[in-house]
Amino acid sequence: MSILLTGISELTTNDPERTETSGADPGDSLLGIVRDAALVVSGAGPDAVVEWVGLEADAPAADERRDLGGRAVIPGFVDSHTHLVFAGDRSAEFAARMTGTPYDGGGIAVSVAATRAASDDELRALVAARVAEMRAQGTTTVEIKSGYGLTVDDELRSLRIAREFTSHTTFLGAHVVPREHAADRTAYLELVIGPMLDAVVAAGGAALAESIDVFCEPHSAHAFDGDEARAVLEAGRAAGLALRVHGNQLGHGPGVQLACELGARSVDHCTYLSDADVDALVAARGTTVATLLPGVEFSTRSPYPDARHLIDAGVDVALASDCNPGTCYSSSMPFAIALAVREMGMTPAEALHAATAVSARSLGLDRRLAPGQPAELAVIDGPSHLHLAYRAGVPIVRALDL
Ligand SMILES: N=CN[C@@H](CCC(=O)O)C(=O)O
Ligand SMILES: [Zn+2]
Repeated sequence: MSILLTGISELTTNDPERTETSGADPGDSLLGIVRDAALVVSGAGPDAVVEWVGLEADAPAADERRDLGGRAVIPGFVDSHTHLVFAGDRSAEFAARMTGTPYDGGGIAVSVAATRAASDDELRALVAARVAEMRAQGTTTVEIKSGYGLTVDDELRSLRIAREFTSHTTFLGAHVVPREHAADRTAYLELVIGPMLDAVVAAGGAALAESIDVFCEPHSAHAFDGDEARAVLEAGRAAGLALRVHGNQLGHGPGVQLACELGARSVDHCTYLSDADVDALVAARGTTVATLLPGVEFSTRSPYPDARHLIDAGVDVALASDCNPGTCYSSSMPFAIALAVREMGMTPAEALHAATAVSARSLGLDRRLAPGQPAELAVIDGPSHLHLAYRAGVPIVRALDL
């Protein structure tokens, strides 16, 4: 069964080979834009595959034809940094921040208590609702971290539930030191890199996590310093997991350079960067992506990272939502794109590329729309990708059901 999608005013392929109708906009070549395009897909649901891409005038026949009425089509967003497995409510903490209380990671304990107290079915329903909310806003691929369990059983449970929704799961036992271990953080670290990690990679004969992550933040008493983060990452790497790092969120620190040194797939936040951090990211180009999470700066009233400087220096920059109950309870990639354009100096094309092609790369994925690739598509109620930031806050983009 094949479907011919027509009436596409602008198709973003993320394929630099696609230059059929590229015009004066420098974003055209970055995004591999084809105007007046068509697409043939075969299969259905998550198994749908792109068969053909090109100008509508050249389109082959297919079993079915669907006219998109002059809308723009983009690759589905890849949200490469989320914490969707949590229960409880921290809206009061957000309200306090809006009147000046700084974020320090202490509120994570509130989510840990609520998550531990929730049943499997409650957690599953919460994650399902959040994933559906994302899909309704154009996200077709999501990474999900654990990190609100912080016992062997609770971390395994979070990862098992996350695995029901995505293969891109990340073990974040090293999110913070839980309250019951506050007097002996070394014992907790040993638990994370010993029995907890062993259980994650051995569970059911197949690892429950694709990656390991650590909140490396010397400015938070709850998170981990550079030596502790190195121990977590080296243990994860030895266990066969890819590496991800929460780094340089609350102040300058060792996270970014550590991630680059160890070949992490991504270092996320990157809010406070020294020249040496930027140099390390430039040198790590092609291996380590800097994932910016502007919803966090919005929701914590913090300064935004300088994306313009990073891109001009040659750093691979991705965008993600960081949907979590503390620093950003927004699941919206269009919101992240609008903030990136308005507040961080990214062009609309750079922001879309960062939210699809580059975030995909940080998960080891290729998010080009080309023959043989998964047909993970989103459609915009507007003629071009410019509308994503131009119409900020308006629900104009959604995943395309095939
Ligand atoms: N900074 C660490 N972890 C999350 C926040 C978690 C929370 O506050 O619940 C983040 O990515 O910002
Ligand atoms: Zn995070």
